[in-house]
Amino acid sequence: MEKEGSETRNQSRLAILELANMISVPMSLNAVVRLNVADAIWQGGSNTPLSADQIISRVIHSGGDADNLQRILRMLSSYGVFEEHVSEGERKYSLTDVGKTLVTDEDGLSYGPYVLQHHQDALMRAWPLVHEAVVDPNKEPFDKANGEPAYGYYSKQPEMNELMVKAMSGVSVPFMRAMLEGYDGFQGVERLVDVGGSGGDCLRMILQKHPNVKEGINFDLPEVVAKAPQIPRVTHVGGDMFKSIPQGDAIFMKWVLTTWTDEECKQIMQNCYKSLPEGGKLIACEPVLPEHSDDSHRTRALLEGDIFVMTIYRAKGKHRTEEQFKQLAISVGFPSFRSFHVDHFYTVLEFQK
Ligand SMILES: C[S@@+](CC[C@H](N)C(=O)[O-])C[C@H]1O[C@@H](n2cnc3c(N)ncnc32)[C@H](O)[C@@H]1O
Repeated sequence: MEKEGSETRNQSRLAILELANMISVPMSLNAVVRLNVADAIWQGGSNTPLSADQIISRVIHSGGDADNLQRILRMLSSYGVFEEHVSEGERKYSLTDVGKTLVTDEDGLSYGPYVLQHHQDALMRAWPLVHEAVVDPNKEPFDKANGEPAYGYYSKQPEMNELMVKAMSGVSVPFMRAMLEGYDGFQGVERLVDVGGSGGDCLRMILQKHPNVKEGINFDLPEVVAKAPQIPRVTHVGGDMFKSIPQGDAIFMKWVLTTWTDEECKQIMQNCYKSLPEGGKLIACEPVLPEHSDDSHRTRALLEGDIFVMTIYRAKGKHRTEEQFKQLAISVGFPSFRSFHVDHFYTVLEFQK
């Protein structure tokens, strides 16, 4: 042990206090999303630094505690969400590039719903039970806390399903823009199935960019596709990917395999294999873990997401390395595998039959 009072000992104690108090960060982020602070500051692109008082007058129309809002903004500034401008004793806040991800764009999308989706009451009830995933991995903390697995629970709560679809759109649309710039695997595809396609945003964007794709099938749970909007050339099909998957020349899947165990992934991939013709492709976009751990934003976002999956979806669902995905694909019969790194969070994994 380092000597009492030494710099190392002091820094270590600060580090553990920071970690122990860290719940303040996502919960304050949740608060600024609920209060719509990012849109209030952005105001069509002006991003003029505003005091907490000025922000309050734009987001709460009767009263509100500016001092408490300032405490939240100040703390989030230290995490790079806002920039703090101090002049003559007054603190004002503008959005950093990180903060700008919370601004609602012209399509009504932002990363805000993703923040809210992660902090709904049912999910929050699961978090104190993370250790239970170690003690007994047969049932995930979400199930222990709420009495049933996440997707079954969402299906009975229309507002949770709606928020899930909005959260997915907010994150998926920017990724899809990057993917469609850097990946050309949709050439020659005429009928494309999106498994777990949620509201159909990914298909809409693929079809807009690739007119050769004549028909898109957006396949998701019946209660999810029931609410999906009409999209030209897209048919919404409700079903269960564990039973069967509609046929297509290629199957697209984004952020689906991650939430399931190895055995469940094999079942989904086997059903994809059966629905593809010889030479057909399964194109899966998933968060892919690096082999080595480090403290970069990328590695942390991926490792934190891994614990989220363990807590909410499946105690043995997980973020995987490229090699683990490759082994799963080989085990169900896909002979060929390629990966494309077009985004920092998702990797495009292409398995050809
Ligand atoms: C993490 S979301 C990803 C949504 C979308 N692909 C995206 O990235 O924006 C996973 C999706 O899988 C769907 N899903 C879950 N279980 C399913 C099942 N058994 N059959 C079909 N879809 C399912 C969910 O409803 C949800 O839309």
